[in-house]
Amino acid sequence: MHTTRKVSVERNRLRFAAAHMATFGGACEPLHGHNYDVIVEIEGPLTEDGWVWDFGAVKRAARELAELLDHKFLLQRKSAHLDIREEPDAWEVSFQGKTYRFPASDVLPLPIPNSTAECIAEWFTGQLLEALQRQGATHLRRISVGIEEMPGQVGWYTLEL
Ligand SMILES: Nc1nc2c(c(=O)[nH]1)N=C([C@H](O)[C@H](O)COP(=O)(O)OP(=O)(O)OP(=O)(O)O)CN2
Repeated sequence: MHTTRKVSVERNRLRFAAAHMATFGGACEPLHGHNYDVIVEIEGPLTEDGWVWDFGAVKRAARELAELLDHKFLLQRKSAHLDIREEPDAWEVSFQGKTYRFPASDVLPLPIPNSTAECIAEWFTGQLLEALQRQGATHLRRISVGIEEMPGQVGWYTLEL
């Protein structure tokens, strides 16, 4: 018989407000923002303490990541569609003749191809897993992160470990 143990933490203070413009089907959205909520699920066997991992520890790690994203323009650094120029104190982002110039301090460049909820979730999952493993949670079997752009609209990423 196979059993699964899972804990999840979500929303409440696991949120961030950020701006982005995703590209879809040869077009680029206008610059806009969301109040994103974060949902984390982790699975694995119970530790000697009888938990998959401490809710508080998971929340702290996720909150630290959310704070990195908070009040930033999320730039899809690996975009195949945006023309992105990094300058010493600014990022210049162009798409079909329209150019935005952002102060570097307002930008979080992410190594993702598009700033969709799914791609942000993938980046978040990798960072969160590293943080949990640094805490000693090396027994996890599965980690999923959902990035909710607006209520009921979530992009997920899952890593089977
Ligand atoms: N699978 C995904 N689809 C879409 C994403 C995404 O990240 N993953 N993102 C967007 C846009 O960024 C957008 O901001 C949200 O789009 P949408 O829901 O279409 O926004 P509206 O305000 O127009 O929604 P209404 O409910 O129709 O008012 C798009 N898709």
